[in-house]
Amino acid sequence: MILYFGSDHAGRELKDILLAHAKSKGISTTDCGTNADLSVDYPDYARKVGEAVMSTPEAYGVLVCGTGIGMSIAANKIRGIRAALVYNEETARLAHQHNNANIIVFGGREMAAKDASSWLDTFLSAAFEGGRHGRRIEKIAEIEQENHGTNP
Ligand SMILES: O=C(CO)[C@H](O)[C@H](O)[C@H](O)COP(=O)(O)O
Repeated sequence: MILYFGSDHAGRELKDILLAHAKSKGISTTDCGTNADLSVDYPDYARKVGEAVMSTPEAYGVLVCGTGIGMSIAANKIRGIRAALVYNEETARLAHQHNNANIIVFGGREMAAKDASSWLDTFLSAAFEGGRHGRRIEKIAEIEQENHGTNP
């Protein structure tokens, strides 16, 4: 397993803490940035991590922005990405067990690093349950393939 990490400026501190936490557990990691104090745009990092996850076997992504919302919206535009913003132990576990999320998202301005580190562990140690959840994932993939027009 490899974990790709990305954040904007608002998520950088938590991203770096989670990255160090994963490394301390012996997990292979790649830091896709940001690594400067400058204000940056979260879709650039959602794209980097999302594309890396989609092109690497057994890869997961970890994305952090201020709330986690922008990163979730952006990453979920990439076909095949299921990015889940989590906010407690149960959502972290179910994101994997039920949604087969391949990116876990955190809000750097909204949650404590100690909690987020524990939620990352919970997410990684859970397994997709398949069954009825597999059917629902397939329906999500069908939605991705359709043309839904515009919102005038
Ligand atoms: O997109 C977001 C909100 O959903 C992220 O939280 C961003 O990190 C945030 O908008 C950045 O805000 P800033 O005022 O540019 O620091």
